[in-house]
Amino acid sequence: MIVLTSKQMREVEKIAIEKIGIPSIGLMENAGRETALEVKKILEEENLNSVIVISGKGNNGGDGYVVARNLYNWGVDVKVFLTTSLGAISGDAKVNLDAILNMGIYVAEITQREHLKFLEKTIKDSDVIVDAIYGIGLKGEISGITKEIIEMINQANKIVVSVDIPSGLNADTGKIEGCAVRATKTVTMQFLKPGLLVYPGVDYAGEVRVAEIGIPYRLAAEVGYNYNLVTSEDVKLPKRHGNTHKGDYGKALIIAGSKNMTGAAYLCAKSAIKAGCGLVKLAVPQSVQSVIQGGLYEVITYGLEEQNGILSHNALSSVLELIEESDVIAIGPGLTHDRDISQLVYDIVKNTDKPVVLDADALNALVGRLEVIQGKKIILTPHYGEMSRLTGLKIDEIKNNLFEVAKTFIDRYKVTLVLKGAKTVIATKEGSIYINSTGNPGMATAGSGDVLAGMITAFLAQGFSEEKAAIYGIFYHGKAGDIAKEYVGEYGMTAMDILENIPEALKCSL
Ligand SMILES: NC(=O)C1=CN([C@@H]2O[C@H](COP(=O)(O)OP(=O)(O)OC[C@H]3O[C@@H](n4cnc5c(N)ncnc54)[C@H](O)[C@@H]3O)[C@@H](O)[C@H]2O)[C@@H](O)CC1
Ligand SMILES: Nc1ncnc2c1ncn2[C@@H]1O[C@H](COP(=O)(O)OP(=O)(O)O)[C@@H](O)[C@H]1O
Ligand SMILES: [K+]
Repeated sequence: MIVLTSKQMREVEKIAIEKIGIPSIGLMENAGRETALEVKKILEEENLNSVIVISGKGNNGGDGYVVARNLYNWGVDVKVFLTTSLGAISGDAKVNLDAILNMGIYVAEITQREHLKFLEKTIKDSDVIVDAIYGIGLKGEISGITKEIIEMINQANKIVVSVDIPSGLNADTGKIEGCAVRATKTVTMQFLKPGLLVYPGVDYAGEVRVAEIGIPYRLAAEVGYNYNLVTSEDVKLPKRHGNTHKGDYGKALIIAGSKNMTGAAYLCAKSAIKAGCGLVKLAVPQSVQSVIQGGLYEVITYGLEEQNGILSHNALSSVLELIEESDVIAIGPGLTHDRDISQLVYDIVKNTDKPVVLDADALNALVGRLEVIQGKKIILTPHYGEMSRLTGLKIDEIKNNLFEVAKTFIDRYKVTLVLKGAKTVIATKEGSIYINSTGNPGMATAGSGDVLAGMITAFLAQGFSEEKAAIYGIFYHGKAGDIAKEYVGEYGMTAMDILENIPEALKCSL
C-alpha cells in the first residue's frame, strides 16, 4: 500500500491543483467532510453529541472548519477554538473560517494563557475533540501555548480524532516534536504517511483510516513514491503448478547451531521447510548433529568440523562444497561468536555469489568488515542491537531514525536490509522502504528471529528476488504470530508456536 512522505504529499497536491486544475478548496472540503463523517459515526455509536474542534493556522486548521460546518449541519453541538488569532488565517482556510462565522458557529481564539481555563472547561463539557492544529506542515518542535493545549487534550481522557496526522507527530519519521496529540483515530488524507506506521507514531495515531479526497492515485507514481506498507494485497503467493517436483521449490543450505544453541538451527531449518522450500540441508557442528537430526525428519543434516561444539574454520571447504549443490544459503542462527566463526562467515560470504541470508551471529561476525557484502545478493536481518554493532550507532539513534539509518546502510552496501523490530522495516537496493503491518508483542520471544530467517530463506529458494523474499518473509512471519496469538495469547507464545502456524498463515494468501 502506497505511503507518501510530507514532501511527496505536497508534490502530488501541487500537481493535482496546478497541473490538473482540481480546486484546492474542493480537496479541503473532501478532507473535512471525510473526517466529519468519521466523527459522526463515533457520535452515533457512542450516543454522544458535542464536539470541540481545535484548529491551527494552516490548512490542517482549514480542514477543521469544514469538519465543524458539516457536523453543525447534522445537528451536532460544535464549537471551534483557534490556537492563533482570526486575522492570521488566510487562503482556503480563511474561506472556510468565514463560512462558519457566517453560519453563527461558535469560534474562539486561544492565544493567551488566561484563555486556557475556558478551553479546559469546554473540553471537559465536550464528548469528542477534533485535532486540526498541525498536519504535514509542522516544522520543528511545538512550544508555548500550543504545547499546553496539546497536553490539555491528552489529559482530558476524551475521544480524539486527528485530521491527517496527530498534531506534533513528525509525518516522515514518527518522532514526537516536543509533544503530540494522542488520537483515538486518525483520518489521513489520500495516502498513508510513514510516521503513522512506526513507533512512537503508531501509539499516537490510534486507528488509522485513509480518506479518499480526490487526488488521483497515479500521481504517487509520478512523484516517485518509495515507501510502502506491506499488506495482504502485496504478498499474494503464486499458485503452484501441478507438474513440479521438490527441485522446483529450491535447495537451501542453512549453516547454524552450536552445542548450546541447537534450537536456533532447528527453528530456522524447520521454518524453511514449513514455508515451502523444496529441500533443506542443515550444516551444524559434528557433535550436535545427532541431537538436531532427532526432531528434523524433513531436513538433511551434515556434521562439520568443529572445536568444542562450535564450527571451526576447517569446515570451510565442506561448506563450500555444500554451497555448490544449493540454490540459497542462510548463515547465523546459534553459531555463537568467536574468531573462527567470524573468519568462517567472512570466507563463505566472500566465496559465493548465491543469495545469502545473514542473521544473528553471522551479522556479529562481519562487524568491522562489512565491505565483503557490498553489492552481493545478500539479505541481512539485524534487530536493533545487531544493527548497532554493525553501524556503530547507538540503539536509540537507530530506533528514532529507522528509515534514515536503513537507507544510509543500503546506499552504502547495496544489499537488502531487514531491520527487525516491533515494526520491521525493509530497505532495498533500489531505495524502496517497506514497513510491515503484521505481528504482535507475543513475538518478542527467543527464537522468533530464527523462524523469520528460515522463512525468508524459503522464499528465496522458491525463486523470489531478495526484495520479495524479505517482504513475504516479514509479512507471513507476523501473520503466523498473529494466528498463534489467537490460540496461545501473547504471554505464552513461543517461537515454536509461530513456526507451527506458518502453514496457516500461508493459506491466508490462497
Ligand atoms: N494543500 C492541500 O491541497 C490540502 C491540504 N490539506 C491539509 O493541509 C495540511 C497541510 O497544511 P499546511 O501546509 O497549511 O500546514 P499545517 O496546517 O500542517 O501547519 C502549518 C502552519 O503551522 C505553522 N507551524 C509549523 N510548524 C510549527 C511549529 N513547530 N510551531 C509553530 N507553528 C508552526 C506554519 O507556519 C504554518 O502556518 C494537511 O496536513 C492537510 O490536513 C487538506 O486540506 C487537503 C488538501
Ligand atoms: N512487539 C513486537 N511486535 C511485532 N513483532 C515483534 C515484536 N517484537 C519482536 N517482533 C518480531 O520478532 C522477531 C524477533 O527477532 P530476534 O530479535 O532476532 O529474536 P531471536 O534472536 O530471539 O530469534 C523479529 O522478526 C521481530 O520483528
Ligand atoms: K492534526
